[in-house]
Amino acid sequence: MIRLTLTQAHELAESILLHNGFNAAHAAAVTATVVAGERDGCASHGLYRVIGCVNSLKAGKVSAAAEPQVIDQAPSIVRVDAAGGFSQLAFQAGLPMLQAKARSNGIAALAINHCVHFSALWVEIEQLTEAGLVVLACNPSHAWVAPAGGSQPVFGTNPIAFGWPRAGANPFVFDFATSAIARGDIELHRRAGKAIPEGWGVDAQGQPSTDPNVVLDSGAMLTFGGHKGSALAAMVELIAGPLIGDLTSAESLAYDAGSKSSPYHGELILALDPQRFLGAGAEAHLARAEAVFAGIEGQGARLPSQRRFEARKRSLEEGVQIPEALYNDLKALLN
Ligand SMILES: NC(=O)C1=CN([C@@H]2O[C@H](COP(=O)(O)OP(=O)(O)OC[C@H]3O[C@@H](n4cnc5c(N)ncnc54)[C@H](OP(=O)(O)O)[C@@H]3O)[C@@H](O)[C@H]2O)C=CC1
Ligand SMILES: O=C(O)C1=NCCCC1
Repeated sequence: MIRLTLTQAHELAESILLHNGFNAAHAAAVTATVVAGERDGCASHGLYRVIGCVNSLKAGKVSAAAEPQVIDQAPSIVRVDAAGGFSQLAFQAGLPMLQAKARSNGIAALAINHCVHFSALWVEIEQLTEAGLVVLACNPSHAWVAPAGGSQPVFGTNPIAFGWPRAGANPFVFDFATSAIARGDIELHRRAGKAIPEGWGVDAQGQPSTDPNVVLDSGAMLTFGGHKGSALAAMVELIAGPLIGDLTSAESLAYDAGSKSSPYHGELILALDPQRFLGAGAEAHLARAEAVFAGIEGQGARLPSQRRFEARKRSLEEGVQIPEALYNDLKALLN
């Protein structure tokens, strides 16, 4: 393993993105999310993703200098046209108007369109919980996941993330794929030459497989929680696809045309302002919500994101460690 300080990790990612042609704004925005992923112990959406960014650019599937256009679509809806660039800059562009609309209306949506998307959603969620807002976000990806009861890919790995601000504590945040596991995790198993657990995927005949090559290249991934994950994955296809005028995971995969680039689609982010819902009662009701967290932690169970926040604390002190093979692959992108 190679140890990097967070500054070194930042410099490595940003220099690769700039060297390969991304403009400064995109390089900075993408670097912030992949370094945050590595820092928080989310290797599947950490520095490893820089390789995919460069591959997507070389394949002509992402714009290196797209300028997101913010559109005031409706009293409670902001739309950002990412113009074929990565989603990070589009999110940044739409964030101020989303917050302002959530504050004045109590609820608001940000629809990001035409973005190339590969990031973990909690990075965005935390920017809204820091502003005291409750938030829900989701997006499709490429069609790699079979519906419950089937064996042919229809859904993307379609993450759903939720955030709840907490006074004096880390926010309550969960962020997971509606597949049994993120595809990035299976890709990391493949890179490490490791089998995957049963339940993550099937072969082309729909039979269980623990071979990452089979599941990634010819089989299908599975949803989490059987028909429940399957229904949630379908919901994500609908509300972050046709509802916002953007591609489904099947359409994104067709657009990819075998280039193995990051998916190209939209993202939906909903922000709710407790102050507007509750007025003078906000503080008391938010205090009552704390009993839910106490009920979980009081019996020794952990909150989602707790592992991540602990990893963050450690990384801020000790830096991060990445496999030597990944480090070498990243350095090779500077040649
Ligand atoms: N951009 C995209 O299109 C896609 C992005 N992704 C990203 O991949 C990432 C990983 O997703 P996935 O593979 O499903 O991750 P996991 O299956 O690891 O689940 C992640 C969530 O569950 C929490 N969690 C895990 N174990 C426990 C536990 N024992 N008790 C309580 N909470 C727990 C995690 O918290 P903690 O982090 O603290 O462990 C985290 O909030 C996400 O950030 C997602 O956004 C996934 C699919 C597509
Ligand atoms: O890990 C995943 O699953 C994905 N991550 C980024 C974009 C495609 C899906």
